[in-house]
Amino acid sequence: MVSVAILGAAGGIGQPLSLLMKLNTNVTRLHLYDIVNVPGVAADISHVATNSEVKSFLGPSKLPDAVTDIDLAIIPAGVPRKPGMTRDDLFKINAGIVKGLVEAIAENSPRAFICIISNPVNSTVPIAAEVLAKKGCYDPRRLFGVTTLDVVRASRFVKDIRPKVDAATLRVPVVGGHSGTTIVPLLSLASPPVELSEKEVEELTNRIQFGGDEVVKAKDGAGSATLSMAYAGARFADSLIRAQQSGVAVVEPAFVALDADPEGAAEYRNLGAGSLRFFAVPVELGPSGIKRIVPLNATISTYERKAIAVAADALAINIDTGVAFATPPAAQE
Ligand SMILES: NC(=O)c1ccc[n+]([C@@H]2O[C@H](COP(=O)([O-])OP(=O)(O)OC[C@H]3O[C@@H](n4cnc5c(N)ncnc54)[C@H](O)[C@@H]3O)[C@@H](O)[C@H]2O)c1
Ligand SMILES: O=C(O)C[C@H](O)C(=O)O
Repeated sequence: MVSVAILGAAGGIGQPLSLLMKLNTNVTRLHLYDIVNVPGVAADISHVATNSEVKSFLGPSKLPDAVTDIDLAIIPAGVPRKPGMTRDDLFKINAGIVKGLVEAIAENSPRAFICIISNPVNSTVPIAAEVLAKKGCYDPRRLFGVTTLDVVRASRFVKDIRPKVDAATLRVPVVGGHSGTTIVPLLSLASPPVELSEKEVEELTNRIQFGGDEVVKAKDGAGSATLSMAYAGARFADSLIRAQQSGVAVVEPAFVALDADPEGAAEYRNLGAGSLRFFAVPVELGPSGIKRIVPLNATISTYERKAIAVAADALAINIDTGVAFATPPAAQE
Protein backbone atom coordinates (compact mmCIF):
# COMPACT_ATOMS: atom_id res chain seq x y z
CA MET A 1 0.00 0.00 0.00
CA VAL A 2 1.63 3.24 -1.12
CA SER A 3 -0.29 6.52 -1.01
CA VAL A 4 1.20 9.41 -2.95
CA ALA A 5 0.11 13.06 -2.92
CA ILE A 6 1.14 15.40 -5.72
CA LEU A 7 0.81 19.04 -4.70
CA GLY A 8 0.62 21.29 -7.75
CA ALA A 9 -0.83 18.40 -9.77
CA ALA A 10 -2.55 20.56 -12.41
CA GLY A 11 0.67 22.29 -13.50
CA GLY A 12 3.14 21.73 -16.30
CA ILE A 13 5.10 19.21 -14.24
CA GLY A 14 2.18 18.10 -12.10
CA GLN A 15 0.09 16.69 -14.94
CA PRO A 16 2.66 14.39 -16.61
CA LEU A 17 4.07 13.48 -13.18
CA SER A 18 0.59 12.47 -12.01
CA LEU A 19 0.20 10.32 -15.12
CA LEU A 20 3.57 8.64 -14.55
CA MET A 21 2.69 7.95 -10.91
CA LYS A 22 -0.63 6.47 -12.07
CA LEU A 23 1.40 4.09 -14.23
CA ASN A 24 3.54 3.09 -11.24
CA THR A 25 2.09 -0.25 -10.17
CA ASN A 26 3.44 0.08 -6.62
CA VAL A 27 1.19 3.10 -6.00
CA THR A 28 -2.22 2.23 -4.58
CA ARG A 29 -3.68 5.70 -3.87
CA LEU A 30 -2.96 8.93 -5.74
CA HIS A 31 -4.07 12.26 -4.23
CA LEU A 32 -3.94 15.14 -6.70
CA TYR A 33 -4.00 18.62 -5.12
CA ASP A 34 -3.92 22.05 -6.73
CA ILE A 35 -5.56 25.44 -6.36
CA VAL A 36 -6.93 25.27 -9.95
CA ASN A 37 -8.12 22.76 -12.59
CA VAL A 38 -7.32 19.60 -10.64
CA PRO A 39 -10.76 17.90 -10.83
CA GLY A 40 -10.35 17.59 -14.61
CA VAL A 41 -6.80 16.30 -14.36
CA ALA A 42 -7.82 13.69 -11.77
CA ALA A 43 -10.91 12.59 -13.76
CA ASP A 44 -8.79 12.18 -16.86
CA ILE A 45 -5.98 10.23 -15.18
CA SER A 46 -8.41 8.07 -13.19
CA HIS A 47 -9.47 6.33 -16.44
CA VAL A 48 -5.99 4.85 -16.97
CA ALA A 49 -6.30 1.11 -16.41
CA THR A 50 -4.00 0.56 -13.46
CA ASN A 51 -5.23 -0.47 -10.01
CA SER A 52 -4.59 2.72 -8.02
CA GLU A 53 -7.41 5.00 -6.86
CA VAL A 54 -7.16 8.67 -7.92
CA LYS A 55 -8.74 11.43 -5.83
CA SER A 56 -8.92 15.15 -6.55
CA PHE A 57 -8.49 17.91 -3.95
CA LEU A 58 -9.16 21.49 -5.05
CA GLY A 59 -8.17 24.54 -3.02
CA PRO A 60 -6.76 25.22 0.45
CA SER A 61 -9.82 23.89 2.33
CA LYS A 62 -9.07 20.43 0.87
CA LEU A 63 -5.33 20.50 1.54
CA PRO A 64 -5.49 18.71 4.93
CA ASP A 65 -7.46 15.81 3.39
CA ALA A 66 -5.09 15.71 0.41
CA VAL A 67 -2.13 15.06 2.71
CA THR A 68 -3.76 12.78 5.29
CA ASP A 69 -2.51 9.16 5.47
CA ILE A 70 0.05 9.58 2.72
CA ASP A 71 3.45 7.90 2.48
CA LEU A 72 4.99 10.27 -0.03
CA ALA A 73 4.34 13.89 -1.01
CA ILE A 74 5.82 15.29 -4.20
CA ILE A 75 5.73 19.08 -4.51
CA PRO A 76 5.94 20.75 -7.92
CA ALA A 77 3.65 23.64 -6.82
CA GLY A 78 4.74 27.18 -7.60
CA VAL A 79 5.74 29.50 -10.40
CA PRO A 80 8.33 28.61 -13.05
CA ARG A 81 10.95 30.90 -14.63
CA LYS A 82 10.57 33.12 -17.66
CA PRO A 83 13.56 34.18 -19.81
CA GLY A 84 15.88 36.53 -17.93
CA MET A 85 14.95 35.19 -14.49
CA THR A 86 17.10 33.17 -12.11
CA ARG A 87 15.64 30.46 -9.90
CA ASP A 88 16.24 32.76 -6.93
CA ASP A 89 13.78 35.23 -8.50
CA LEU A 90 11.07 32.63 -7.79
CA PHE A 91 11.75 32.69 -4.04
CA LYS A 92 9.33 35.53 -3.28
CA ILE A 93 6.32 33.48 -4.41
CA ASN A 94 7.43 29.87 -4.02
CA ALA A 95 8.88 30.14 -0.50
CA GLY A 96 5.45 30.82 1.00
CA ILE A 97 3.78 28.14 -1.13
CA VAL A 98 6.25 25.45 -0.04
CA LYS A 99 6.07 26.56 3.60
CA GLY A 100 2.27 26.25 3.65
CA LEU A 101 2.24 22.86 1.95
CA VAL A 102 4.92 21.38 4.22
CA GLU A 103 3.07 22.66 7.32
CA ALA A 104 -0.01 20.77 6.16
CA ILE A 105 2.01 17.59 5.57
CA ALA A 106 3.63 17.88 9.00
CA GLU A 107 0.22 18.21 10.65
CA ASN A 108 -1.46 15.35 8.80
CA SER A 109 1.22 12.85 7.73
CA PRO A 110 4.32 13.65 9.82
CA ARG A 111 6.17 10.50 8.68
CA ALA A 112 5.66 11.06 4.95
CA PHE A 113 8.65 11.28 2.64
CA ILE A 114 8.72 14.74 1.08
CA CYS A 115 10.22 15.40 -2.36
CA ILE A 116 10.53 19.07 -3.27
CA ILE A 117 10.68 20.08 -6.91
CA SER A 118 9.62 23.74 -6.49
CA ASN A 119 12.44 26.21 -7.10
CA PRO A 120 14.71 27.54 -5.81
CA VAL A 121 15.38 24.04 -4.43
CA ASN A 122 18.54 25.32 -2.69
CA SER A 123 16.26 27.43 -0.46
CA THR A 124 12.91 25.61 -0.48
CA VAL A 125 14.44 22.47 1.07
CA PRO A 126 15.90 24.42 4.02
CA ILE A 127 12.48 26.06 4.45
CA ALA A 128 10.86 22.62 4.60
CA ALA A 129 13.42 21.39 7.13
CA GLU A 130 12.77 24.37 9.41
CA VAL A 131 9.00 23.95 9.15
CA LEU A 132 9.22 20.23 9.98
CA ALA A 133 11.57 20.93 12.90
CA LYS A 134 9.15 23.49 14.33
CA LYS A 135 6.35 20.94 14.06
CA GLY A 136 8.52 18.39 15.88
CA CYS A 137 8.65 15.87 13.04
CA TYR A 138 11.87 16.65 11.16
CA ASP A 139 13.75 13.55 10.05
CA PRO A 140 16.57 14.52 7.65
CA ARG A 141 16.40 11.04 6.11
CA ARG A 142 12.89 11.72 4.79
CA LEU A 143 13.29 15.12 3.09
CA PHE A 144 14.64 15.46 -0.46
CA GLY A 145 15.25 18.25 -2.95
CA VAL A 146 14.80 16.61 -6.34
CA THR A 147 18.00 17.06 -8.39
CA THR A 148 17.48 14.00 -10.60
CA LEU A 149 17.09 16.21 -13.68
CA ASP A 150 20.72 17.29 -13.36
CA VAL A 151 22.03 13.72 -13.61
CA VAL A 152 19.53 12.94 -16.36
CA ARG A 153 20.87 15.91 -18.35
CA ALA A 154 24.47 14.96 -17.61
CA SER A 155 23.97 11.48 -19.09
CA ARG A 156 22.13 12.79 -22.12
CA PHE A 157 24.54 15.67 -22.84
CA VAL A 158 27.55 13.32 -22.73
CA LYS A 159 25.71 11.15 -25.27
CA ASP A 160 25.40 14.22 -27.54
CA ILE A 161 29.19 14.37 -27.92
CA ARG A 162 29.94 10.63 -27.52
CA PRO A 163 27.24 8.90 -29.59
CA LYS A 164 28.40 5.40 -28.60
CA VAL A 165 27.56 6.03 -24.93
CA ASP A 166 24.29 4.53 -23.64
CA ALA A 167 22.52 7.55 -22.14
CA ALA A 168 20.14 5.31 -20.19
CA THR A 169 22.86 3.56 -18.21
CA LEU A 170 25.67 6.14 -18.06
CA ARG A 171 25.93 7.61 -14.54
CA VAL A 172 27.59 10.96 -13.82
CA PRO A 173 27.55 12.04 -10.17
CA VAL A 174 26.31 15.64 -9.77
CA VAL A 175 26.86 17.34 -6.42
CA GLY A 176 26.26 20.76 -4.84
CA GLY A 177 22.85 22.29 -5.46
CA HIS A 178 20.27 22.91 -8.16
CA SER A 179 20.95 26.25 -9.85
CA GLY A 180 23.63 27.49 -12.23
CA THR A 181 27.12 27.14 -10.83
CA THR A 182 25.89 25.33 -7.71
CA ILE A 183 25.33 22.33 -10.01
CA VAL A 184 28.67 20.48 -10.13
CA PRO A 185 28.90 17.46 -12.45
CA LEU A 186 31.80 15.16 -11.64
CA LEU A 187 32.53 14.05 -15.18
CA SER A 188 35.85 12.51 -14.13
CA LEU A 189 33.81 9.90 -12.23
CA ALA A 190 31.44 8.96 -15.05
CA SER A 191 30.54 5.30 -14.97
CA PRO A 192 31.44 3.69 -17.30
CA PRO A 193 34.37 6.12 -17.72
CA VAL A 194 34.30 8.62 -20.61
CA GLU A 195 37.51 10.15 -21.99
CA LEU A 196 37.02 13.92 -22.33
CA SER A 197 39.39 16.76 -23.17
CA GLU A 198 39.70 19.74 -20.81
CA LYS A 199 37.69 21.85 -23.25
CA GLU A 200 34.96 19.22 -23.48
CA VAL A 201 34.74 19.01 -19.69
CA GLU A 202 34.36 22.80 -19.44
CA GLU A 203 31.72 22.94 -22.16
CA LEU A 204 29.76 19.99 -20.79
CA THR A 205 29.91 21.33 -17.24
CA ASN A 206 28.53 24.66 -18.42
CA ARG A 207 25.78 22.98 -20.41
CA ILE A 208 24.71 20.80 -17.46
CA GLN A 209 24.79 23.81 -15.10
CA PHE A 210 22.64 25.90 -17.43
CA GLY A 211 20.55 23.12 -19.03
CA GLY A 212 17.42 24.56 -17.44
CA ASP A 213 18.05 27.87 -19.21
CA GLU A 214 18.06 26.10 -22.61
CA VAL A 215 14.48 25.00 -21.99
CA VAL A 216 13.36 28.35 -20.53
CA LYS A 217 14.74 30.08 -23.63
CA ALA A 218 13.16 27.61 -26.06
CA LYS A 219 9.76 27.86 -24.33
CA ASP A 220 10.06 31.63 -24.71
CA GLY A 221 7.89 32.76 -21.80
CA ALA A 222 5.75 29.59 -21.53
CA GLY A 223 7.66 28.20 -18.56
CA SER A 224 10.55 25.85 -17.87
CA ALA A 225 11.25 22.12 -18.08
CA THR A 226 8.10 20.11 -17.40
CA LEU A 227 8.24 16.82 -19.33
CA SER A 228 11.87 15.93 -18.60
CA MET A 229 11.22 17.02 -15.00
CA ALA A 230 8.17 14.80 -14.72
CA TYR A 231 10.33 11.90 -15.98
CA ALA A 232 13.06 12.76 -13.46
CA GLY A 233 10.60 13.23 -10.58
CA ALA A 234 8.84 9.96 -11.34
CA ARG A 235 12.18 8.17 -11.48
CA PHE A 236 13.16 9.54 -8.07
CA ALA A 237 9.78 8.70 -6.53
CA ASP A 238 9.90 5.20 -7.98
CA SER A 239 13.38 4.66 -6.49
CA LEU A 240 12.14 5.83 -3.09
CA ILE A 241 9.10 3.55 -3.24
CA ARG A 242 11.09 0.53 -4.45
CA ALA A 243 13.70 1.01 -1.71
CA GLN A 244 10.96 1.27 0.90
CA GLN A 245 9.05 -1.75 -0.33
CA SER A 246 11.78 -4.20 -1.24
CA GLY A 247 14.63 -3.06 0.96
CA VAL A 248 16.88 -3.32 -2.12
CA ALA A 249 19.55 -0.60 -2.18
CA VAL A 250 18.74 2.10 -4.72
CA VAL A 251 21.09 5.04 -5.27
CA GLU A 252 19.84 8.42 -6.50
CA PRO A 253 21.19 11.96 -6.17
CA ALA A 254 19.26 14.45 -4.05
CA PHE A 255 19.73 17.78 -2.25
CA VAL A 256 19.62 16.62 1.36
CA ALA A 257 20.68 17.56 4.87
CA LEU A 258 24.22 16.31 5.36
CA ASP A 259 23.38 15.38 8.94
CA ALA A 260 21.18 12.58 7.51
CA ASP A 261 24.46 10.61 7.57
CA PRO A 262 27.33 12.54 9.18
CA GLU A 263 29.83 9.76 8.46
CA GLY A 264 28.98 9.55 4.76
CA ALA A 265 28.91 13.35 4.54
CA ALA A 266 32.51 13.70 5.78
CA GLU A 267 34.06 13.14 2.34
CA TYR A 268 31.83 15.81 0.76
CA ARG A 269 32.62 18.25 3.56
CA ASN A 270 36.33 17.70 2.85
CA LEU A 271 35.78 18.21 -0.87
CA GLY A 272 34.36 21.68 -0.23
CA ALA A 273 30.88 21.38 1.27
CA GLY A 274 32.53 22.45 4.55
CA SER A 275 29.92 23.29 7.17
CA LEU A 276 26.98 23.57 4.74
CA ARG A 277 23.80 22.02 6.15
CA PHE A 278 22.50 20.88 2.75
CA PHE A 279 24.26 19.55 -0.34
CA ALA A 280 23.33 17.44 -3.35
CA VAL A 281 24.93 14.01 -3.00
CA PRO A 282 24.27 10.45 -4.12
CA VAL A 283 22.15 8.79 -1.44
CA GLU A 284 21.38 5.14 -0.89
CA LEU A 285 17.67 4.81 -0.21
CA GLY A 286 16.12 2.24 2.11
CA PRO A 287 12.86 1.62 4.00
CA SER A 288 13.33 4.74 6.17
CA GLY A 289 14.54 7.04 3.41
CA ILE A 290 18.24 7.89 3.34
CA LYS A 291 20.18 4.84 4.47
CA ARG A 292 23.54 6.46 3.82
CA ILE A 293 25.28 9.14 1.81
CA VAL A 294 27.28 7.21 -0.78
CA PRO A 295 31.00 7.99 -0.81
CA LEU A 296 32.73 8.78 -4.10
CA ASN A 297 35.79 6.79 -3.03
CA ALA A 298 37.80 8.47 -5.78
CA THR A 299 39.91 11.52 -6.43
CA ILE A 300 38.16 14.32 -8.32
CA SER A 301 39.93 16.74 -10.65
CA THR A 302 41.29 20.15 -9.65
CA TYR A 303 38.70 21.72 -11.98
CA GLU A 304 35.90 19.91 -10.11
CA ARG A 305 37.29 20.92 -6.71
CA LYS A 306 37.32 24.57 -7.78
CA ALA A 307 33.75 24.24 -9.06
CA ILE A 308 32.65 22.86 -5.68
CA ALA A 309 34.25 25.85 -3.92
CA VAL A 310 32.29 28.23 -6.17
CA ALA A 311 29.09 26.25 -5.56
CA ALA A 312 29.56 26.23 -1.79
CA ASP A 313 29.77 30.04 -1.56
CA ALA A 314 26.49 30.49 -3.43
CA LEU A 315 24.81 27.63 -1.59
CA ALA A 316 25.61 29.12 1.82
CA ILE A 317 23.63 32.22 0.84
CA ASN A 318 20.71 30.23 -0.63
CA ILE A 319 20.45 28.03 2.46
CA ASP A 320 20.59 31.00 4.85
CA THR A 321 17.86 32.72 2.83
CA GLY A 322 15.58 29.72 3.22
CA VAL A 323 16.26 29.29 6.92
CA ALA A 324 15.74 33.01 7.62
CA PHE A 325 12.39 32.92 5.78
CA ALA A 326 11.09 29.96 7.79
CA THR A 327 12.62 31.08 11.07
CA PRO A 328 13.25 34.83 11.05
CA PRO A 329 16.57 35.71 12.79
CA ALA A 330 14.86 37.12 15.93
CA ALA A 331 13.09 33.79 16.40
CA GLN A 332 16.37 31.85 16.02
CA GLU A 333 17.79 33.18 19.32
N1 LIG B 1 13.78 20.64 -9.27
C1 LIG B 1 13.85 20.73 -10.59
O1 LIG B 1 14.73 20.15 -11.21
C2 LIG B 1 12.81 21.51 -11.35
C3 LIG B 1 12.67 21.31 -12.73
C4 LIG B 1 11.69 22.02 -13.41
C5 LIG B 1 10.87 22.93 -12.73
N2 LIG B 1 11.04 23.09 -11.39
C6 LIG B 1 10.17 24.00 -10.64
O2 LIG B 1 8.90 23.38 -10.43
C7 LIG B 1 7.91 24.40 -10.20
C8 LIG B 1 6.66 24.13 -11.03
O3 LIG B 1 6.94 24.25 -12.40
P1 LIG B 1 5.77 24.05 -13.49
O4 LIG B 1 6.40 24.22 -14.80
O5 LIG B 1 5.01 22.81 -13.19
O6 LIG B 1 4.85 25.32 -13.17
P2 LIG B 1 3.31 25.52 -13.53
O7 LIG B 1 2.99 26.96 -13.34
O8 LIG B 1 3.00 24.91 -14.85
O9 LIG B 1 2.54 24.65 -12.44
C9 LIG B 1 2.58 24.97 -11.08
C10 LIG B 1 1.29 24.52 -10.45
O10 LIG B 1 1.35 24.86 -9.06
C11 LIG B 1 0.05 25.27 -8.69
N3 LIG B 1 0.10 26.04 -7.45
C12 LIG B 1 0.42 27.33 -7.24
N4 LIG B 1 0.29 27.64 -5.95
C13 LIG B 1 -0.11 26.50 -5.33
C14 LIG B 1 -0.42 26.20 -3.98
N5 LIG B 1 -0.33 27.09 -3.01
N6 LIG B 1 -0.77 24.93 -3.70
C15 LIG B 1 -0.86 23.99 -4.68
N7 LIG B 1 -0.59 24.23 -5.98
C16 LIG B 1 -0.23 25.48 -6.27
C17 LIG B 1 -0.45 26.07 -9.87
O11 LIG B 1 -1.87 26.22 -9.83
C18 LIG B 1 0.03 25.22 -11.03
O12 LIG B 1 -0.93 24.27 -11.41
C19 LIG B 1 8.60 25.72 -10.51
O13 LIG B 1 8.99 26.34 -9.32
C20 LIG B 1 9.84 25.30 -11.30
O14 LIG B 1 10.87 26.23 -11.20
C21 LIG B 1 11.99 22.40 -10.71
O1 LIG C 1 15.42 25.94 -15.09
C1 LIG C 1 14.45 26.01 -14.35
O2 LIG C 1 14.05 27.08 -13.88
C2 LIG C 1 13.67 24.76 -14.03
C3 LIG C 1 14.50 23.64 -13.48
O3 LIG C 1 15.14 23.98 -12.31
C4 LIG C 1 15.44 23.04 -14.48
O4 LIG C 1 16.59 22.76 -14.14
O5 LIG C 1 15.01 22.81 -15.63
